[in-house]
Amino acid sequence: MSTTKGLEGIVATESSISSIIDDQLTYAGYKIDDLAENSSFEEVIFLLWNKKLPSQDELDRLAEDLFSNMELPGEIIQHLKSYDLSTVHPMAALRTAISMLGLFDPEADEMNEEANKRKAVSLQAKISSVVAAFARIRQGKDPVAPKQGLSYAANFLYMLNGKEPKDLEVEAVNKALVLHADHELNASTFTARVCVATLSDVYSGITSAISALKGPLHGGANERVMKMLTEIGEVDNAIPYIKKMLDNKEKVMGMGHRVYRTGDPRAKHLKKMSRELTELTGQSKWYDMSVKIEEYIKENKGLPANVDFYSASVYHSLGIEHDLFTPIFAVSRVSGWLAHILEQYENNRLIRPRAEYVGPKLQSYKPVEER
Ligand SMILES: CC(=O)SCCNC(=O)CCNC(=O)[C@H](O)C(C)(C)COP(=O)(O)OP(=O)(O)OC[C@H]1O[C@@H](n2cnc3c(N)ncnc32)[C@H](O)[C@@H]1OP(=O)(O)O
Ligand SMILES: O=C([O-])CC(=O)C(=O)O
Repeated sequence: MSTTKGLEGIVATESSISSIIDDQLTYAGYKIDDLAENSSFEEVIFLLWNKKLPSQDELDRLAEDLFSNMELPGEIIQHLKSYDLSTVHPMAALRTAISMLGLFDPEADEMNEEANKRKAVSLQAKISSVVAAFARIRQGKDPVAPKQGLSYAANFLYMLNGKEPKDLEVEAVNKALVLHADHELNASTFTARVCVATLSDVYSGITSAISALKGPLHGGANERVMKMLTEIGEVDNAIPYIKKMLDNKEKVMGMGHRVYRTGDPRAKHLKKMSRELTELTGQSKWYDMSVKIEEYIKENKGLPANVDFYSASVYHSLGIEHDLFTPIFAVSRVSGWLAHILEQYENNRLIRPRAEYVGPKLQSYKPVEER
């Protein structure tokens, strides 16, 4: 047996949801650049779940279904109010709340396709309500109910801030949601597929995926990028700070990728948004600092910026609290996780690789009193 550390380059499943070929990302064959420039997040959800773009009727129906499923069971709100949110990471709260939602769904363990699709709509709808409710309760405010007629992105901001967002804010969040929605067999998606390949339920699959996304080598990187930028503080400090990190063999968050070699095609969209939004809000230093870091890492390590790098300054300039960055990633990526879970069920086989054993061989057992 030979091992491939981190399963690099191993093709573990077939999928028709998204692809990365020659550093080009597509969702069901549609280029990410076209989707980022033109589509709503609702269109992308439909695309990932149905492998085709929706007609206007189909889109309206999905938007209505999402809206009518956004309300959370009162018990989830009570639960969020029951512990000290100042000491709890929102990703931990989200992981628990999503798992808990399964307890209020009488169909949680139903395995037929229709029930699973209903669960998909319900989870996609409720995840943004959970993140917004967490943020508001933490600030000592009441959760805000979604407003009919607003898009998914607009409703998220509305539930978060309690006021209707500006068009530019909605555009930025919509684009971020489109860009983060799916990414082939990344760690959290693989986790979801491994989980449901045991024929466990959709809530378990999504709870596992959130757990994997939380880590700093994956979705958790975006929050760390902003922590790093904040510590750097001023543009002139950027290079000495990063040089020291590299000298200490520390990883620079938001840089590098397992699959992309020339660059992450999502990063340029976020970079553009970061430039525009930081300029508009008088905070250009975050963008300028990020560009310096990106260029330095490219030159010295040959590594590209990934999706997490510029999303940090985008969310920061929208006034979003830094520990909500990864939960927002989850709000988007749940669409991809759900697509992969449904695809896994359609053509399932248990996922069970092997490990090469490198421990001691055939030791003789001694009773405890002889050790
Ligand atoms: C949505 C997402 O999940 S995108 C990724 C988000 N994660 C991050 O931004 C965290 C920072 N980046 C990383 O840790 C990595 O680049 C990963 C996890 C994304 C990919 O990792 P891998 O493909 O396993 O690469 P690996 O960690 O083996 O690194 C290979 C080499 O590049 C270096 N390297 C990789 N990323 C970085 C980085 N961000 N900063 C500095 N050095 C790096 C490693 O130190 C290693 O160097 P060495 O060979 O001299 O030891
Ligand atoms: O694909 C990966 O390994 C990580 C990533 O960029 C993502 O999940 O969006």
